[in-house]
Formats: sequence, C-alpha cells, structure tokens
Amino acid sequence: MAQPHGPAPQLTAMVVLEYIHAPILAFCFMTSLVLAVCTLQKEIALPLQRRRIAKVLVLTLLAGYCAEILYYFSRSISEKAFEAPHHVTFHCLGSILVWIPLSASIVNSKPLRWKPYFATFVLQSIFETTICILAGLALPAEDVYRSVPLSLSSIRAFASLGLLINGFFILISRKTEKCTDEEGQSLLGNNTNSSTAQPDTPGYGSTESSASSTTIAEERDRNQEVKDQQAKRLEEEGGWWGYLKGFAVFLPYLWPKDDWRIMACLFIRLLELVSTRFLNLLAPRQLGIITDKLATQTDVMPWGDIALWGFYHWFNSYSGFRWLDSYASVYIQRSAFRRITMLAYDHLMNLSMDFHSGKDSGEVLKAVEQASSLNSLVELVLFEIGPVIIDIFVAIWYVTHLFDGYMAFIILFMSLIYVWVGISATTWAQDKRRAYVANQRTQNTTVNETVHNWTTTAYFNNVAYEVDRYGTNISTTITSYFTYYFRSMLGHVFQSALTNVGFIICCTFAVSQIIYEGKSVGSLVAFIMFWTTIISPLYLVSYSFKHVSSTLIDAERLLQLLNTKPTVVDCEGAQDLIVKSGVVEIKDVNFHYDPRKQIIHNASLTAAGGQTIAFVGETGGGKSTMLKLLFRFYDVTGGSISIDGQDLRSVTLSSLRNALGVVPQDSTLFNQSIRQNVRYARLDATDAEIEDACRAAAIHDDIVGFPDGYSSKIGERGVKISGGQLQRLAIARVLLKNPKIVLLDEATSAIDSGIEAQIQQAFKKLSKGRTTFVIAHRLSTIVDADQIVVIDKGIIIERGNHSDLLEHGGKYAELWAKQTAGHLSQPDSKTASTANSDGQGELLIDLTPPDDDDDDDDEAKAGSK
Ligand SMILES: Nc1ncnc2c1ncn2[C@@H]1O[C@H](COP(=O)(O)OP(=O)(O)OP(=O)(O)O)[C@@H](O)[C@H]1O
Repeated sequence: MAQPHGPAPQLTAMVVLEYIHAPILAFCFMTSLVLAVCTLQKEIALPLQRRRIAKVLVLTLLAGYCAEILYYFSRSISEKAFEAPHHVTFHCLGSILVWIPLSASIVNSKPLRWKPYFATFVLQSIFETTICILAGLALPAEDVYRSVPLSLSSIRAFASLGLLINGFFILISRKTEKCTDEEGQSLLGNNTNSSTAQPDTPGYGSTESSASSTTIAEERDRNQEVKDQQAKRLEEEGGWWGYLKGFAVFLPYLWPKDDWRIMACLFIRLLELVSTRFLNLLAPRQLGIITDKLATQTDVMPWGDIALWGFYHWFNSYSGFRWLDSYASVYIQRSAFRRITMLAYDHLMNLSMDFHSGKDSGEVLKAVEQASSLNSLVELVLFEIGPVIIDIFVAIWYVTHLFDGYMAFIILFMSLIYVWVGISATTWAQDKRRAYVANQRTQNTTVNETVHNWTTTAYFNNVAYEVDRYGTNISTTITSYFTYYFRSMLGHVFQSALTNVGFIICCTFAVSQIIYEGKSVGSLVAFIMFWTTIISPLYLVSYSFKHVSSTLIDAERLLQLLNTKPTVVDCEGAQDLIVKSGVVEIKDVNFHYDPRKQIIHNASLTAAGGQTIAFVGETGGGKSTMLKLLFRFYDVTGGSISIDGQDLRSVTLSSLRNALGVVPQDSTLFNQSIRQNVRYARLDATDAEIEDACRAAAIHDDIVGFPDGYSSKIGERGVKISGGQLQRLAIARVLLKNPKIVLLDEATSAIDSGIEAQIQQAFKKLSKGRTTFVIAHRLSTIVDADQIVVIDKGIIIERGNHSDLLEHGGKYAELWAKQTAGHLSQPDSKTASTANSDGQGELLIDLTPPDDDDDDDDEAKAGSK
C-alpha cells in the first residue's frame, strides 16, 4: 500500500502535526487540570447518557490508535523491507499514552472537572481532523479509499468530533455535584463521612468489637474538623494558591533571612540540588564513554575518564558533597523545629481559659508536637518533588538521546502504570492503616486506663479480665497490621514486577538497537546505570501524595492554633497594677460562659483592704466563677471589677497575676520533689523560706516525717500524699508567693478538725494585711470572715458577718444549722425511701447480700474460670 507522498508542504505539515500532537495534548490537559484544581473548579457528575457516549468515543479513539500500531507492526513483520514511518508510530504511541489515563477517568464513574477535558477534546479534534485531511491530500487519489491508516485516521477524526460535541453538551448542561470520594477530593477531606459516622464513645471496659469499631470511626473523623477548616479557607482564598500563601507567615520562622547560618545551609542545599541533577546524568554517561573507549581501543587504559567517573561518583555520595547537604538539611530542620515549636508553645500557653477548657488537649498538643511538619512540607515540595519532576523530564530526554523515542515511550508507559499502582495501593491500604492505628490506640489506651485505674481494677478483682482484654487488643492490632502490611506490600510487589519487566524490555530494546541500528554498547551501559535515576523519582511521586496531604493537615492544625486569639489580653496602654491597700470593688457584675445561660447576675460588693470575704452557697451557685473573674481568667460581660480603683481590664495580666495568690479547688502538683513544687510559687525562694512557708501551712512536720523529707517525689498528680497534705502544700505555695490579695477555693475541705486549728492560724497569718476571698463549704472555717456573701444561682442573696446572718435567719442560717446539727441526725425513713425511689425506678439488681448458697455459686464460678 502506498504511503503518503503528496506535495511536500502538506506532507511536512502532517509530519510536524503528528510529532507535536501528543505532547501538546498532554501539556494542555495537565496545565488546564492544575489550573482547575488551583482555582477550585467544581467537579461535575456526568449525565449517564452523555458519559456512555463519551466512553464509547474515547475507547474508539484508543482502539483507532492501537489498530494503526498493529497494522504497521504486522506489515513490518510480513514485509522484510518495510519500516513503519517514525512520525506515525510516534503519533499513535504518544496518543495512546495520553488517552489511556483520560479514558480511564471517563470510564470511571467519578465526577470530573470537565473544562480540562473539554479543552483537550477541542485540540484533539483540530489535530486529528487536520492530520486526516492532510493525509488524504498526500495520498494518490486511487489509494485514498484503500488506505487502512487513512480509514483509521478518519474514524478517529469523527470520534474526536463526536467527543467535542458531546463534551460541549455536558459543559452547558452541567450539574454540580460534590465529590464523595476521598481521592476525588484531591488533598481535601470528605464531609459526608463526618456527618454519617457518629461514634458513641465506649465506656470504660466496653466490649472489644464496639470499642474497636468506634476507634476506627474516631480515627477517620480525627482530622475531619481540621479538614473542614481547610476546605473553608480554601474556598475563602479562592484556590490553592491563595490557600498556600496563608502559610507564608511561617517562612520567617523556617528560613529567617537574618540568620546567616540558615542562609548558608540553604545555599548548600540549592547547590546540591543542582549538582545532583547534573551528576545523575554525567556519571552513567561517563561509564558509557569508558565502555565505548574500551570497545574501540582495548590496549589503552582510559585513566582520565575513569578518574572523572570516580570523581562524579564520589562527589554525589555521602563521602562527598552529600554529607554536607544532609548536615545542612538537619540544621535547617532542627532550627525550624525549635522556632516553630516555640512559637506554637508560647502561643498556646498565652491563650485564655476558654480555649484551654474547651479544646481536646490531645489535638492541641499534636499541633505543637507536629509543628515541624511545616518544614517537612516545604522540604518535600522544594527539595524532593520539584527536582523529581525535573529528573523525569531529563530521563525522557536522555533515553531518547541514547536510543530513540520508542525507548522513551516504553519508560513513559511503565512510569504511568507504576505511579498509578503506587497511588491505588496507598489508597487501598489506607482503610486498613486507619484500622491498625485505631487498634494500636485502643491497645495503648487499655494499658493507660488500667495502670491509672489499678486500684479500681483491684477493688473489683478484675486483673485477670484486664490481662485478657489487653491480650485480645494486642492480637487485634497484630492482625490489623498484617492486613495493612499485605495490602501495602502488594503494591510494592506489583511495582517491583513492573520495574523488572520494564527493565528487561528496555534492555532487550537497547540490545536490538545496538545490533540493528548500530548504537554503541556504551549507550546500553549508560542506560543501565541511569535506570535507578529513572525509578527512584517514580517511587517518590507515587507515595508522596498521601504524605503531602497528611502534612498539609498538620500544618493546617498549627495554623488554626496560631490563628486562635486569646480572649483575655492586655488592652492598649495597659499599666501595671499597683496594689496599696487592696480594696476590691465588684460593681454590677454580670457574666456568662455561654450567652444562653447567665451565671452571675448584677453582683456588687466592696472588700476593704485587708478584709476577708467568704463566698458560701449551694453548689453550682457561681462562687468559683467569682474567683475566676477576679483572677481574670475571663472578662466580665457587664459591670466591672477593680482593685484600688484600677479596672482589671486596664492593667497588665502579668502584674494582676503577680498580685494574686490562689489555692484552687483541685490543686495540681508536678511529679517533682516537694521542695521544687513549693518553690514553683517563687522561683528564687531559698530552702529556708520554703520550709517557713510549709511550717506556716502546718505541713512541715509531715514533710520531715517522709523518708526523703523535702526531696520526696510527689508522684503523678500528687498521688503519694493525702488530700489534706496536698491542700496544705498548695497553701504553703501561696504563703511563699506572699501576694497582696489571696483567693482560696474550698481550700480546707479535706482537712480534719485537728489540723484545721493550725490551718486557721496559718490563714490568720496569711490574711493579715491582705484582702482575702475564700470559698468554703465548711462554714466553721469562715465564721471570723469580715463579710460572708451568700450566692444562690449567681445572685448575691445575703451579706454580713456570721452573727448578723445567723440573726437574719435566711439561707446562711439554714446552711449553718444543717452543718452544725445535720451530721448528728439520721435521715428519716421518709427521706431515705424518697432517695431510693427518686429517679431510680425499680432496681434491676438484687441488693441483698449473698448468703452461703451464693458463696457456693461464687466458688463454682471461680473454679470454672
Ligand atoms: N468553663 C465553663 N463553661 C461553662 N459553664 C461553666 C464553666 N465553669 C462553670 N460553669 C457553670 O457555671 C455554674 C457555676 O459554676 P461554679 O463552679 O462557679 O459554681 P460553684 O458555686 O463554685 O460550685 P461548687 O461549690 O460546686 O464549686 C455551674 O452551673 C457550672 O456548670
């Protein structure tokens, strides 16, 4: 059959078009897709009928290219002298390469960003129709109707036109639909999952399967809040570019311009990046040169070439320049970690009480701990993914230069499948990984819970049950790890098989080129040496997708933390608080944590300097809240609080907190020595001062009675000392701080009456000359207070000294009567029965103690166990 041989300009135009068709199509599709993702173009679900038409047309197109390749292949086998025109095979192979992923995404029923596809169809139609017309013109008239390639080209031109028309209808009738698939959402999360998965938090000791499934759901939802924020910000910023620019605020912390060491390290990294690109190419090329020289001059030792080859290798290794680069990288990483972590920690510690009481501390700590993820993200993109893209282009050029375009096609095919397998395997293994992490978390939680609650376990004799539960947890974790490992390994297995097959095919092709095309053996050697440079970028591309996505989530979490502003801050021009006499005035104060529930209603009172004010009342009345407002954990929502005439909101927080000493309701101590814990109140206090404070708080004798005295460790959460001792230590700390105003929240509730007298003495010492606010449920501790304020449901209902209030006969007198006489009287039978029936309904368990028969039963049970 005749080949096109018409007028030269038409033939030349056709050849040029065939060469540039596939690269231009690929470039156009890739750029418009990146643009679509960056500008957040919506994904659309293709109407069923239109998708079917598109499927048929793209498959026809693909079949058309394959058929032409097969046609030429069969001719080159059957006709010895026949050689397929290079531009035609280039055109067909290139187009197959472009249309495989495009057809795969159209055949797949996922929603698509349609504009890039439509743009590609337009170009495809123009190219294919023009090539078809030119091919028709280039053929002699008698061959036009007999030419198989021309028929195939016409079919493709019609299919392309069809695709264009069909694509146009999809474009104008598009219905936006939110993608529900995780991968389809690119790097963002999936909103639908979060709304459907509502885990019930399992109680302690809940059954294994429910706990496990819940933790898997939790694991899935753990990042959902961050992902939602990410999606919101992405929308606000109008695309990825604006979104990523949001992280630019961290650049001065990652790479501070004024730090010459960091700048020098960056320069080294940049140098390594550029030199590696060259050396990746130069080293295999040099070996090729040596091989060729050896093939032609067997009696001359190519010393110079060997030395150059050795130099390239040495320079590109850890004993050469690479160690300097890795040192520079570690230096940048560590410095960035220090700066960003300090930034996050400092910010976190300066956030207000509302943040600390409302946030999941685990998530907050994660934001601080993973502050370095930002640096990993920048490093990954700039120093790994960026160069890899250059490497891939260089590889394509180099193999084409060594052999020809076909070799580049083989490698491109293999690369495409390799990356696809990598991404699919990671996605496929993702669910199993989540399950594994969730099971691991359950396993760790079991140990934590049971070790912390060892006493509860012992009280209920459940040690065997817990050991058994932990064993089951470990087995579940191991099983889930195997499943995860199997899935991720399968991806590696396929990829490894692919690279092996790819390598063998490439080498066979190279050998055939040496034999039939006269290529040099050195080219084969250079290619073999270059192979790793081709494969390693592919590995990185196929596995960095998930990594970038999870690093972005960590970075987003940090950004959100840093964007959270403290609600209680120093106002502009805030002055230091100066306390002289310590007059505290609470004026028409209103407060709520949540606007829907008012906590304090119009509270007013004045504490003269040095007075002791006691807050009493039913639980939940708002007493602790009053102290929190005084300490300015929160700002009042109405009215004002002032100390010596200075509004708390107009003074610096630091000076206010210096002037106040607090013994909170639940004192917490660090797991350090007693001396260190007391010294926390005043870091420069001497040992003698610490002991004085402890004496005043009536705890000194207890401390010296401990085997290690003041060096005794308190234990986690102060578990090694009694409740009374803990409170006295907390009092000692405040005594050491020696503040002008003291706030005591139920500080004496756990102290027995023997110690109480000593404590009262200590209080007297402490409150002398200081304004003191005290909350006490034990009214006996505050009978001497200058003012007793009774708070009920956030309202001050009574105020006066002890005798005034008793005389008044109101709420305080009622509370006093209950406390002084109540413990002597037994609850009457009526109250008892009410308490029993109140809200309990009929009891499902038998409360009568077991008799002897039951004991037998128990023994039988124990035996069976
Ligand atoms: N951080 C918070 N967020 C929302 N509500 C809170 C917060 N802290 C306390 N409350 C609510 O404010 C009300 C008053 O609490 P507060 O702790 O001041 O009471 P109290 O009189 O000190 O009680 P108790 O004597 O039991 O310590 C309660 O209803 C409580 O549930």
